[in-house]
Amino acid sequence: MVTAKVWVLKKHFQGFPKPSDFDLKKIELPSLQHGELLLESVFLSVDPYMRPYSQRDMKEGDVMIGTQVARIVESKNPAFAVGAFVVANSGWRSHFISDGKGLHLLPSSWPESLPKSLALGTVGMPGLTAYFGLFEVCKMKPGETVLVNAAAGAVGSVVGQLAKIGGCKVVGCAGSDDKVAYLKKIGFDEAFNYKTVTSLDEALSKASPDGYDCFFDNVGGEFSSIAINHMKKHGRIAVCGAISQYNDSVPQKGPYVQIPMIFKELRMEGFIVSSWNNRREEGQKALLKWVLEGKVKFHEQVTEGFENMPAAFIGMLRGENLGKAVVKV
Ligand SMILES: NC(=O)C1=CN([C@@H]2O[C@H](COP(=O)(O)OP(=O)(O)OC[C@H]3O[C@@H](n4cnc5c(N)ncnc54)[C@H](OP(=O)(O)O)[C@@H]3O)[C@@H](O)[C@H]2O)C=CC1
Ligand SMILES: O=C(O)CCC[C@H](O)\C=C/C=C/C=C/C(=O)C/C=C\CCCCCO
Repeated sequence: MVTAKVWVLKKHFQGFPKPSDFDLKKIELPSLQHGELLLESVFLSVDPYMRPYSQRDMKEGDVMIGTQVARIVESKNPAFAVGAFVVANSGWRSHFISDGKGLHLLPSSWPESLPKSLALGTVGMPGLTAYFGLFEVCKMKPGETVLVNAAAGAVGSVVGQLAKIGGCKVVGCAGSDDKVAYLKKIGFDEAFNYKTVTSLDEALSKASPDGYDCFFDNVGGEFSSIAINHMKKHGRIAVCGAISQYNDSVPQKGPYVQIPMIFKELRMEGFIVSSWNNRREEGQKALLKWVLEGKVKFHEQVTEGFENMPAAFIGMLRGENLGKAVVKV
């Protein structure tokens, strides 16, 4: 019998999640039935969506939602061999049983030299978010100017690099000087610390006096209300996320965006990466190629130990991560 450790949501979050909102439990896993496989999590992802989705999809006592890279330990399913690695969507669990549905084997071309945790970040859901958000929602064109916030994060850092590959000028903002330095290191044309600039308006004008063709919005809130006024005519806004709002007990009331939307005939389109699940392999293949060619750099914020999942999750929400936040079991 295998004893799995799981993190459950003890209490729904009020404002920022607290360690006391989580509970670590042990579950005895049964023996495998025909067609089942036993997996052990090797890397687990902590992502911003978990904060709003927990409110929408979970009840207290549920195992925290989330994805992981897991190794197959035992298999009674001929489609999955022991020792293979998959991406699963099985929540914050150290070990779990699956019938094989919803498991994505890591591409056979995955080189040993590349951390498998990238399947949760640059070559996984966040990277695919950047890929499809840029190519299918922003529809960026060479020579255009792209703005991205939370730019040093899992999604934002890929957005900026893909926009450079796409022949665009790229402006990014992040919440620390170290992150700004990282943005410049990976090729952003302009980058600023939104927490320390005296005026967001001035920073956006200085970074691109002619304005922006594409705005890849990860943050929402006040930043977006200001950035929209810096859009060029017929600009496109990909509403990817609103992390500035996730931890608010009371939603912020920002200035309205409708007037510049109409006046500049902007297109603002929200999207969820799962809409392109049928093109996952196309995206992963392209991202893996760019990573191996060194055209897309990556940085991971690795927290050691399954017991530190809540701390890693809270730290990411507080901006303590540079690049994709993952937990190494
Ligand atoms: N639509 C979709 O399908 C998807 C949407 N998303 C969204 O993309 C965004 C980025 O996700 P991801 O790359 O995984 O996360 P990150 O790796 O970027 O980590 C979150 C970052 O958000 C920034 N942040 C946190 N709070 C605030 C705030 N109040 N104001 C401004 N910035 C803040 C912090 O960076 P900083 O130092 O810059 O403050 C923090 O590091 C999120 O909004 C997420 O919900 C992600 C995946 C899929
Ligand atoms: O089980 C699930 O659906 C979660 C699967 C996550 C997965 O890896 C794929 C998609 C992730 C999407 C992330 C979206 C965002 O981060 C946007 C977050 C919030 C937008 C507002 C949500 C409001 C809910 O009430």
